[in-house]
Amino acid sequence: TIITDDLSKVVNLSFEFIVVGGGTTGLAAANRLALNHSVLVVERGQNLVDNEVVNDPFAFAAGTPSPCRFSMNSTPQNSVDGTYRSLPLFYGSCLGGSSSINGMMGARPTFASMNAIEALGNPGWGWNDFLPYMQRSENFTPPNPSQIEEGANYIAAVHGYHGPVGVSFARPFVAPVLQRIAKKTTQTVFGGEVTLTPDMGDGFSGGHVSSFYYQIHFNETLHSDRRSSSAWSYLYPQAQQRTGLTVLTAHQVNSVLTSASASGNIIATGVLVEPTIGGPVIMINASREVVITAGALQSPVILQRSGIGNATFLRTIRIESVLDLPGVGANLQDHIGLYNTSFPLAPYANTTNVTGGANVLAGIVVAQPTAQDTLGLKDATALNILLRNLSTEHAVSVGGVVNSESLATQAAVIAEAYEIDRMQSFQAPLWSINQQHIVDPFIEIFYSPGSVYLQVAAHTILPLSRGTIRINTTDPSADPTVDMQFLTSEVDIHAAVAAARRISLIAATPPFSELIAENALKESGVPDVNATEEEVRKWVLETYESDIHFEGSHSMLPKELGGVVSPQLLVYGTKNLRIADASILPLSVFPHPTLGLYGVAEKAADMILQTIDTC
Ligand SMILES: Cc1cc2nc3c(=O)[nH]c(=O)nc-3n(C[C@H](O)[C@H](O)[C@H](O)COP(=O)(O)OP(=O)(O)OC[C@H]3O[C@@H](n4cnc5c(N)ncnc54)[C@H](O)[C@@H]3O)c2cc1C
Repeated sequence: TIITDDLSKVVNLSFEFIVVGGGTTGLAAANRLALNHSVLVVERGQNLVDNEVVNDPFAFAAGTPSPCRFSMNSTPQNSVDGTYRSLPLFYGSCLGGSSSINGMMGARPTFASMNAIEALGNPGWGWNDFLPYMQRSENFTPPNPSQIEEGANYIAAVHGYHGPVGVSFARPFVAPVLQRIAKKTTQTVFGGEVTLTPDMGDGFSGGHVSSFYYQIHFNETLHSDRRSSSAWSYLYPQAQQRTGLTVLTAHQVNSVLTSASASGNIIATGVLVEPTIGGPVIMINASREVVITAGALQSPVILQRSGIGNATFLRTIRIESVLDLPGVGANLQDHIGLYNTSFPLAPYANTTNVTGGANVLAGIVVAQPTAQDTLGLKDATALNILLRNLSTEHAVSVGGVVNSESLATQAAVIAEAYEIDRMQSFQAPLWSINQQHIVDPFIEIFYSPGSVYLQVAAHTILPLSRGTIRINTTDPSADPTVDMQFLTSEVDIHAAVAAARRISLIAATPPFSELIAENALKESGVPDVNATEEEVRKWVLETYESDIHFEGSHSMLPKELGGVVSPQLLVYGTKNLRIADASILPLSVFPHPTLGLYGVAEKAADMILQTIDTC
């Protein structure tokens, strides 16, 4: 493998594939393609291989500023009483992309949610087909006996053991007393409906609570935990070296070069590359395919600059249309997070078994209650009706979806996922112990220890608000306009309000309430357990944040519903332009995206290689 920021070392080489963006999915896909082919990865950020802040998994929670971390602002978003506020949207920009700065929480999608993706017209993307790709990427370290004793657990059959991405429980196991107490309190608060799961990644986690595992691996040489970013998984290790792979850092792709084929399909012939700090623009050719993996915030920018997108809009900024695809930059979504939820610690609770000591990791215990667990039967039924008769007017008017049918279809499959337990017409895998939980979770609650507080955060999982990403100039150094449209769907507000209510209930319920100071709930600002609907709604709108899980801006959907890529991840109307990052997900089914995204990259590489073999 060649890793260089020197363009002169690259210009005279020839490449079959160009992968745009050396982030989470980009390096994974490139590694697989480069086994037998020549591949160039172009990454806008730097190679931070020796950077301690990037490599140390505990630096993230300590809040140490990372040289790989960047942000841009969303347009002003929905806030309280008709006001608006701008929210920072974070992303990673160095080798490894966002996997080099993220919280490393290792969650997977569920059986119900992947089947919802398939039901949107995407054969081959259901849970049973998708699980092997997540396993292919994974190198799972089972918990050791002492970790098991302290509450870690796993189901051997659902994991992969020979892939490059390290997935493990932290050593030592973080804050075991808090873990126990968090699980117990969650179960009490959800009336026993949220059960202890042996493994959060079994696909059936709706209604469950367990300890989190992380994208961390144990470095034998250093004898310490290290972040298992995509760079440390698919690029740097000796076993991952590929003679066919060249990685150009500190250079950005401005646009994709295209030509028209005799059949009328567009052919991607290469890319225009420029040093990230500015400089001469160079053309680099790809003889087979261009694969875009610049992340859900940036990939649509590259397509729009290449004339691929909504032709009417592109004309307004004087870009000639190459392909009229109105879905480019639309269907953008993110979970919303409630993180303003830190409760001051009771003085006597200040032990490493509760606070985690130096080894603080975010989200040590995770709970994924279903809609029924969270809302109760009556309100869950009302939610179902709301979903099946969803008002789509707003989303269409702001361009979040290309037409009403697109959002209505998405809402219908979400409704099915929430109530799939009533229609068990499938063969459950052997490890599925409790079939009544074959239903998608509605919200996620997770506990993070701190030295002076304990946080009980929550986020929504399948939002219905839909935003847009648009460039507003042809200048490649300019950020796009990102309008997330957060909490513009009533369904999302219901979910967030329900999550906020459960957070305050947890703070008021023993044994968790005994770990925090007497006035902790009041001091935190989280609405009291007896707060009115209006008060909770106001607090949610005042305090919610982006969950930095951007997905969907080039959705894999039928073209008439605003789809941009086919189930083979080919951009509609092109012969050889693919997208393989978080932007292809039509629904935000990955509660924490990374492990699912490695599955997307593995599947993308597999489909590309199969196409070549059959040519
Ligand atoms: C702070 C933070 C915390 C998170 N916590 C978690 C967590 O705990 N668990 C979890 O599972 N997920 C988490 N996520 C989300 C997860 O990391 C992302 O969803 C995922 O990494 C996105 O992968 P991607 O391949 O789509 O994009 P990225 O990994 O962001 O990769 C995109 C790459 O493309 C490059 N690029 C962009 N534009 C260009 C261009 N024009 N030319 C060349 N290169 C370009 C970027 O520099 C970047 O390296 C978190 C994210 C953030 C930001």
